[in-house]
Amino acid sequence: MNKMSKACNIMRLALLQLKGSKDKLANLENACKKIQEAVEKHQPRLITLPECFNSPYGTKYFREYAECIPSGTTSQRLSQLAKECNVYIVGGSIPEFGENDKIYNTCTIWSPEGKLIAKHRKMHLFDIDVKGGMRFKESETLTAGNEFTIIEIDDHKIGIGICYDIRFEEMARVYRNAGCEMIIYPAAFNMTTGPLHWELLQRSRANDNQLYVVTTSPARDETAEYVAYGHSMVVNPWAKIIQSAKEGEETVIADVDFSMVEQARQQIPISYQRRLDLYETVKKC
Ligand SMILES: NC(=O)CCC(=O)C(=O)O
Repeated sequence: MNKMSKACNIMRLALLQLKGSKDKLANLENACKKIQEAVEKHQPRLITLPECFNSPYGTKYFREYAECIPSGTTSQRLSQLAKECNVYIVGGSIPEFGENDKIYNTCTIWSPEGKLIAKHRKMHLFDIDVKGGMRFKESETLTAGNEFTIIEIDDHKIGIGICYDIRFEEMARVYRNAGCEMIIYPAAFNMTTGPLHWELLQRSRANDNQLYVVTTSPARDETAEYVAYGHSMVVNPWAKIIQSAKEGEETVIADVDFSMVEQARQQIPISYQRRLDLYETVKKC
């Protein structure tokens, strides 16, 4: 029996911080192995994977590694695993072949019946140029998505974003306004912005919106062209880190208590105290 008790509002999560390589099938099989291990050892209700977990993270790789969703190998395998293991899977992200030859950075979400319940295309492309640090331009090969994505598990609404999406507080506010109690961001921060902003952004989004924030990063590989920061984590609605990984390959288990969302919102009632008469509002989803 997977760990979800409605009475006490607890949901067990397993965050898989995975090693990546240039071998797509090996990446996929490693993810599947780690999913099976997590299920055998910990019986999570929901498993999360990293951004671009089946491909190297680099604009020159996205087209080569892209697949159609849900007919591609990665989708088919995640669907099969979700069903076999009777678990929800937030499948990190993969480069997706979309319409008109466009490529998206897309997260697929699978039910315990193996059904694709939603897909989220990264809405904010990672285009930055930090002098002496990280330069990256996802828009060289990717197209941005235009849709918010909310899933519902055991009566709890969960918003989905991908990595750079976390920097946009308006997006998180839309999810909060739509009733979300958690936002999950598959992500791959780097060694320039990770130490500066990774924890700060997660705690900020959690604090602003009084909800859980969950991130899942690839493991750090110092030999890779793009070195991921690691430190996948779960932050609670009081903005406290309740679990976090180090840099290497690791599975993080967290029991999330959704009753804490209401507690935080009642005790510090910022959502009712906003001066929406004085500043602009965020549109509802
Ligand atoms: N993959 C990404 O979107 C990286 C985002 C990032 O590192 C940041 O600083 O923002």
